[in-house]
Amino acid sequence: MSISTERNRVRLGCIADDFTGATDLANNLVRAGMRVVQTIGVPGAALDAQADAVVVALKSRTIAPAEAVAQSLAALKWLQEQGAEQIYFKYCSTFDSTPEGNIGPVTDALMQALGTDFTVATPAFPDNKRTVFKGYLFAGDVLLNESGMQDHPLTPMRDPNLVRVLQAQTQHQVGLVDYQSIAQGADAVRARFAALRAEGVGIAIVDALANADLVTLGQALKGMPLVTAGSGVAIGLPANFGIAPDSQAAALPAAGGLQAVVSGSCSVATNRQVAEFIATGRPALAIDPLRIAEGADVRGEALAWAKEQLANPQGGPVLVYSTAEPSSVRAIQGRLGVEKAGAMVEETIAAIARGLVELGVRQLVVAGGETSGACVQALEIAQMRIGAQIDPGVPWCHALSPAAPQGLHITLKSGNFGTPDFFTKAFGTL
Ligand SMILES: Nc1ncnc2c1ncn2[C@@H]1O[C@H](COP(=O)(O)OP(=O)(O)O)[C@@H](O)[C@H]1O
Ligand SMILES: O=C(O)[C@@H](O)C(=O)COP(=O)(O)O
Repeated sequence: MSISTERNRVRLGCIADDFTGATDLANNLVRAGMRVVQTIGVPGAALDAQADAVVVALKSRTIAPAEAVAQSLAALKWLQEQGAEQIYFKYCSTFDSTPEGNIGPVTDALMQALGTDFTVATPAFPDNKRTVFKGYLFAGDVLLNESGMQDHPLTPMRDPNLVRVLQAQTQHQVGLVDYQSIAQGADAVRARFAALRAEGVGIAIVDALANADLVTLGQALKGMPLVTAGSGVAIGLPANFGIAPDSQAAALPAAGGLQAVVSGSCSVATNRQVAEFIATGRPALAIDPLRIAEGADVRGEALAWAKEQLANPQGGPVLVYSTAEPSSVRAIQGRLGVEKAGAMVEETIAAIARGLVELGVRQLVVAGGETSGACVQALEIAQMRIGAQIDPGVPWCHALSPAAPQGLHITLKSGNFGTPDFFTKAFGTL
């Protein structure tokens, strides 16, 4: 039975292609006043909570395009059954995808299922220094392909021109709404949409340099059946549904228990965060992917080490990481293959995360999108409540798990988000 009544109507139905990205989007919606539920995968039953928006978190960024399409369409169907009025496909603010997709194929499939011939695409997220100018994506002060993303273990991004990147992945013609239209306000943006549509463009990359641009874009997106974007565009949408910021939207239960960090992200920001954590003298243990491949009991060793560290009153937080510099990642991938290395490390870190929670960890930081997907699945978490933001794009969340029946606090940190002291600062904000 659907509960999409007048009293509890899901306004925005969101499909996120990874789990850190899902909490990032939920965080921006909560900050703009929406009550948000994040589900892990497509739920088997109707929503049983009051929510203005639901974010269905998929782990579909790097799987085969046909499988990503199938999962996204299943998410769409469930969201429509909950009454969602507008659909938001969330991908990474660095537009992470392989040459085959999945941003293009999933967008095409959602457009077809929704019967729409036009949508937008913009990863702009100025709060995290992702800006789009003339269709080129900048991360901080440099173009995407100079930002470290050219060395990503799974989705190396070597072309900063989003029109070109997306055109290679989609059946639709890709166009551009550039900064000049945005600067002229929502009516000009709508006029540009109409002009592009008349030219046969199906997907428009949209420039945005600042939050004000996303607010303008948000107004122009009112009533559009499908929006595809990073999390930034979310700041401009709640107002279209008459929703305003609300300080209570991010309340979570009180935190307790032991503290730990697990990191499988090899992104530039995470490398810095691991180095900074180690420099504080706190306990940190590196995981060696080659030992996993040799069949060593890496999980068992890590948990025995963590148990000893956590027994020490000054022991926590502890850090277990596979985070490494690009040259070392390339060497591991050369020996094991890209997919096998990724999957093996994810599986081991996820088993360690589960073990840490079984040891009493109730405040857990996970770094890395794919890594977070694996950890949340290993913890058998079905749904998450979104709390206060630690850094832009990274909120604390609260979730139930069979390993923590009363619940645990967990944060899923995107690879390139967070200040260098994130792994210690996060615990101070609970
Ligand atoms: N030392 C390593 N060598 C090779 N691959 C690794 C190593 N450490 C982690 N990985 C893999 O790299 C990928 C990192 O992706 P992800 O977790 O999404 O991080 P990010 O959020 O930084 O993109 C995962 O598949 C992970 O298992
Ligand atoms: O939009 C973003 O940058 C993040 O929400 C995100 O999706 C990050 O993915 P990972 O870098 O794989 O954690």
